[in-house]
Amino acid sequence: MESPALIFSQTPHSNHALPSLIPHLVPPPRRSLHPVGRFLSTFGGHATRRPLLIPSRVTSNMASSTGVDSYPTLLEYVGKGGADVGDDLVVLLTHLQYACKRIAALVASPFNAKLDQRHQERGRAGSSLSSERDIPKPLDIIANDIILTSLKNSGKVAVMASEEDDLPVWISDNGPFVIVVDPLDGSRNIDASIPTGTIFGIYNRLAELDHLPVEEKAQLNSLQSGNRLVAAGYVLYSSATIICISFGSGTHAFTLDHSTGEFVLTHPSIQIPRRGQIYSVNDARYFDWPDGLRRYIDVVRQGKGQFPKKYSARYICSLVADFHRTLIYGGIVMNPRDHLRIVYEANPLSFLVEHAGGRGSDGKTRILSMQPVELHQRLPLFLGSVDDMLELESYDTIQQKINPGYDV
Ligand SMILES: O=P(O)(O)OC[C@H]1O[C@](O)(COP(=O)(O)O)[C@@H](O)[C@@H]1O
Repeated sequence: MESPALIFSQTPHSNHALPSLIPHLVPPPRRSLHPVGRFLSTFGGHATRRPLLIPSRVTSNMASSTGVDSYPTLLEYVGKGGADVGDDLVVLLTHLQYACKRIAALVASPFNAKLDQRHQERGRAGSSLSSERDIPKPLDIIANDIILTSLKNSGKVAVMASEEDDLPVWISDNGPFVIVVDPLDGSRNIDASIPTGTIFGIYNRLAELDHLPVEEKAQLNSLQSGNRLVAAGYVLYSSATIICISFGSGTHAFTLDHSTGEFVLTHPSIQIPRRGQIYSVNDARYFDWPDGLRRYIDVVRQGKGQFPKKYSARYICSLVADFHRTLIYGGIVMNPRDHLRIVYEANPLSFLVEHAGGRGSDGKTRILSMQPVELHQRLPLFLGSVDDMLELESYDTIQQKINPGYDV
């Protein structure tokens, strides 16, 4: 029987019934300020504009156990004495953050080059994929396995949909959560030690679908609209390993302290500046761009936009790194062609940027209000400071329709 919580619609793109008009999550109540929160709020530099909202339970527990100058760890932050996100989610995060520590060690390993060489030779010999760019790197596959194993061990996940897999993997009938993940974004630059990242989104399992066949409920659970996210985050593997996460009330970043092996809260309540002075895009594609996008970039780099300063360009070509910098310094990170995926990349990052006071769109529509119809559906993606985003979107034609596929 159809649940009253869901209204199903058939779309021309899919044979599956899709849940739509799903109610927004109610954010958890705001917490009171604590003096340690005010102290920590200075640590995030100019990215942190708001005082930290840490419940005093967290900081008083820390004071007694680890000393007043300690920062809360991720697990202290989410646990009962802290933000109290619920036992199931704490268990899940315990496993997920462990997986990401393993991936951090993996991407920094001196033995990756050999692994990669052997894999490329095998890939070239047996692959039907059109370009070398499309061959998954061994580290993508290993990262995917690490995450899947952790999620299985957590006992808290019903289904995992990964950017690396064609279909979602059903893990357990009783798992309360659904995870969507891009295990290792940016890996194609990894031989040059460019930063990479893991992106994830967490939804509740839709109990209304429990009666459906496994493949169908796996698919539909994974196709939830971004406005139903319970939490989302990314892990940046760079000069520091940073997990940035939101549970729907602020966006917070925790940095891996290698001396203790713990992620500690370093960037509480991140607020993206309303306006930045940086745009981030692969501008070798300039001649494939539509007129509106060309004009916008031409205008802001001459300092003739709404903000009368010349903008700078920054583009690492690794989404998590480009996004993280944008969150901290402001501006826009964009990929105007249908390349990035709504489920694995656009939704989680839009959730994070919105909870940091920014905006995420496909150039026309707010990402989180969209209903994905296919797991690997791609779209143009624009994320960033509110004022920059509104100015860019006022140019109208900013989505790149010519998308020939590129070799590098
Ligand atoms: O080639 P483009 O359009 O600059 O795309 C670069 C983007 O592609 C990504 O590498 C992801 O693409 P893949 O999933 O194919 O690796 C992002 O990290 C990066 O932002």
